[in-house]
Amino acid sequence: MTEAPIIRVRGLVTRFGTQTVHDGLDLDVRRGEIIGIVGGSGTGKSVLLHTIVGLLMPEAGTIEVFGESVRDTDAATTRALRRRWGVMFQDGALFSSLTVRQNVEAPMREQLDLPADLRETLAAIKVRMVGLPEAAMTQYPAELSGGMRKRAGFARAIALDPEIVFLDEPTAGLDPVGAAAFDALIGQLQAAFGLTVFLVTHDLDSLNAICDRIAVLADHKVLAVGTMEEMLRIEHPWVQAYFHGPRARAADRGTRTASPDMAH
Ligand SMILES: Nc1ncnc2c1ncn2[C@@H]1O[C@H](COP(=O)(O)OP(=O)(O)OP(=O)(O)O)[C@@H](O)[C@H]1O
Repeated sequence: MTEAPIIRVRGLVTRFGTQTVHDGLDLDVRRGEIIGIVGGSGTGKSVLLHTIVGLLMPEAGTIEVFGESVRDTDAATTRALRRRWGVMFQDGALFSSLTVRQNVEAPMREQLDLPADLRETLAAIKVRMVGLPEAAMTQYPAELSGGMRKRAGFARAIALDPEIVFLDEPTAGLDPVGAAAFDALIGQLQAAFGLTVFLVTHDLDSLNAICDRIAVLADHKVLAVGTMEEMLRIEHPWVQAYFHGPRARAADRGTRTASPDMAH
């Protein structure tokens, strides 16, 4: 028996005014996988992420996470669902007036009734887990490098020990060494905690290095979903250009030896 998908999207329609972003989009995400969401600029990857986590309301369609509808639920159910996932937004979205530790504590304050010292200890563990130095704990976002800010955003996304993390272009703007280190971090945390990772990315290295499956957004839908090998066989012009272009060949040379098992 196959396990029910942890995220199930059916017939999603999203519009802004007269602009249609998604039109009948379907997607299943399996528990414990790292799924890379790719597609040309403006195809609606971030909008899809925001819609799944309930920040945008679609015009039509069903979205179930953990078997529960994300739409049409009461506030208590929504709150309970939100406790079970973490989100790292594209720009990090850290609170600039809070230190790194306070940023990581923020979801705990909102969702858990914990004594302050325990919250601080848990936040410190998360900060360590993402590879930030102890000194970063008391620093403000503006005092950090871009790569450190990304790690702080990741620490906040895992603050509540989520089952799913949604990451919106986590390696954008990082140098190749920093991006590879961030990929390794995602892979390690996924392996250690069995996280499901919904990864919006343009980064072919990330796709090669850590993603179990890839979903391609094109023509307002998920055009295809499968392993990298399956992507390479798809005839669609954007898919061909993306997966067979010069950057794809460079990424392939760079990471082939480090590729994980892509069989599932
Ligand atoms: N709040 C909004 N109001 C109006 N239009 C929006 C809003 N959010 C997104 N859009 C539009 O929806 C489309 C999809 O945007 P989205 O950010 O999801 O694209 P994307 O695939 O993530 O692109 P990129 O790879 O460039 O980040 C774009 O045309 C964008 O302008």
